Amino acid sequence: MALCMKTLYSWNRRLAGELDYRHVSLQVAVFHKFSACQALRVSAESEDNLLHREPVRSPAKLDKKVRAKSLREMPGPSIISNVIEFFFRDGFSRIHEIQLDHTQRYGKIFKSRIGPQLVVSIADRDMVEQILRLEGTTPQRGNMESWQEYRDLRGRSTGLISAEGSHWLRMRSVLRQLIMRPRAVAAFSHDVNAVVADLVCRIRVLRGQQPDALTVPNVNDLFFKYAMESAASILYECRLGCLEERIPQQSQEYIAALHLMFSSFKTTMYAGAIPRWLRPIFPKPWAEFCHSWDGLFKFSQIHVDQRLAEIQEQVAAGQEVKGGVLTHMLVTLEMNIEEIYANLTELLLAGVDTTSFTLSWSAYLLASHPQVQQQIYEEVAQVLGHDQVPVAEDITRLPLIRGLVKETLRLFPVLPGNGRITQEDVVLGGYLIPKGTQLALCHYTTSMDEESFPGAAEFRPERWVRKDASDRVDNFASIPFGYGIRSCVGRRIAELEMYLALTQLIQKFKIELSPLSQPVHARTHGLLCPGDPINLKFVDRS
Ligand code: HEM
Repeated sequence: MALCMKTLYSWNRRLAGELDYRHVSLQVAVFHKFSACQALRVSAESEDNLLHREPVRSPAKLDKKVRAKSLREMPGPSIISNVIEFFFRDGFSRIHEIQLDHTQRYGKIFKSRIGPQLVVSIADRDMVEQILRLEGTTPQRGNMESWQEYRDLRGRSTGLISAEGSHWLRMRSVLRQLIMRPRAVAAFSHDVNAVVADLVCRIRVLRGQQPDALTVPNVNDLFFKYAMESAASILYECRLGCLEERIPQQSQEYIAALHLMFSSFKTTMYAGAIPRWLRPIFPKPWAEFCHSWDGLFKFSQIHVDQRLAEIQEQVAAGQEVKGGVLTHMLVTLEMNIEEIYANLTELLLAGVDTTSFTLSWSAYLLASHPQVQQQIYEEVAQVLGHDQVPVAEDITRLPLIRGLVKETLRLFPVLPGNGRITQEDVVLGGYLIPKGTQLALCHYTTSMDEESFPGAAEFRPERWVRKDASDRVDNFASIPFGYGIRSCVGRRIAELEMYLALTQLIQKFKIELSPLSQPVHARTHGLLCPGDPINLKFVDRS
C-alpha cells in the first residue's frame, strides 16, 4: 500500500510522457498528511541500485549468521494494481484499509514501487521497534522538498517538521525544554482550563439552537476550534476567539488557510508531485499551496510581532518580563526570529486537526459505549466529585481517562502510518534494506494486531490500565505519537488538552448518539478522520 504518493506522481509523469524519474520531488504539503500516505520519497539511489544490491551477510548490529535476501525477493503489489486501487477505487480515502489488506496478502514486510522509487512497508511491531531503536541523532521522515522550496522562495526558515540535520536538532533541543518537560506543560493547565470552560459554554449554546436542545451537530467543528484555541493559548500566549459567536476576522482567515492546507488533498499532494516545468500548465496546486502557507505564516508573524512589541514596551518601562513559550523564545533568542515564526507556524499546523480528530473519535466512542462511559464517569466522580476542575497533576489518578485517549488513538491513529529513511544498511525481516530507503511504518495495521491487542476491534480503555508495576501495557504496536528523538514534540500539549477537556465533558455531560447520526467510518484524508459528521447529544448530568 505504501504507494499512494508515488503512484500519483508516476501517473502524472506518465501522463506527461516524462520518463526521467531521477529527480522526483514527491512531497506532501502537510507533513502529517504525507506521513499518513506513507509514500513520499526521493530516493538517493535509483531503484536499480536498491533492488540489485547483492544479498550480503547481515550488518554487525543484526544477526550475523543469517543470509539476508535482497529487495528483489521481497513481495509487494504490482504497479498496475496500485494504480487501480488508488485511482479507480478511491484508495486515497482508504489508505488504512489498504494497509491491512496488503499486509494480509504480502506479509508484514513488503515493497511497493513505481519507476525508481521504492517504499518498504513494515507492519510488524518488532520490526518497527527495531528500526526506531536503531535511529541516529537526526532521523529523517521523508522528503520535504516542496516545503523547502516554498521557504526558499519567500526567504522563510524551516521549522521542526520540515528541518533536517543539525538545524533540526538545535531547534528541537530548544522546543523540547519548553514543551516536552512534564512540569513545564503541567503549568499550562490553567490556560487550557479557561478554554475548556469556553468549550462547555459553546456546547450549551450550540445544543440550544437545535430542536431537541441537546444535539451538537458535527462535533469536529467544535473540537477543531477548541484545539486551535487551546494550542494558541499555550504557544502564542493569547486567545483567538475561536469559541466565540463571532470569530475575529484574523482567526477566520487563519482557519481558512488551515482548511486549504488540510482539506484540499489535491493542493497538498499535487503541489509536490507536479514537476516544476509543468506548473505553467497546472498552476493551481502550487499557487494554492503557497497561498495557504502565506496565510499560516502571516498569522504567526502577527502574533509573534505583537508579543515582541509588548515585551519591548515592558523592557523600556523597566518592568519585569514574564510569560510562557513565546516570551521565552523572544527573550532568550535561542532561535532567530525567522525560526520562531516558522516553528510557531508548524506547531500550530501540526497541533489542531490531530487533536480535534482524536477528541471527536473519543466522544463518539463514549457515546457508542454507554457502559464504558459510565465506568469512566464513576472514576472521575470519585476522584474529582461533580465540580472540581481537574489539573494536570490529577490525571495520574484518572487511569481510565488516559486509557480512553490511548484506546482512541489505537483504534483511530491520526497518523495511520509514518515514514523513516534508513540512515545505514539494515537487515529487517530477513531482507537487506539499503541505506537511503524510504520506510513506511504501518501503525494502523500493528494497532489492529490480535497478538498485541486481544479483541483488537473492541473499544476497551481499561486494557491500558496497569494492574501492577510489572504489567507492561506499552508496546510498539501502538505508538500514535511516534517514538524516540523525532517523535511528536507536541505530545504533552495534546495530551493535556485532551485529558482536561474529556474529563470535564464526562463530569458535566452524558454524551449520547444523536438520532441524526449514522455509524461513522474512518477515512483517510491525509490524516485518519471521521468520514461523516458526528452529531452527539450532551445531556446535563445534574
Ligand atoms: C492527538 C494529537 C497528536 C498526534 C496523534 C500527533 C502525532 C504525531 C506523530 C506520529 C508525529 C511523527 C513522529 C515521528 O516521526 O516519530 C508527530 C510529529 C510532530 N508533531 Fe504531533 N501529534 C499530535 C499533536 C500535536 C500537537 C498538539 C503539536 C503542537 C503543539 C504537534 C506538533 C508536532 C511536531 C512539530 C512534529 C514534528 C516533530 C519533529 O519532527 O521533530 N503535534 N506528531
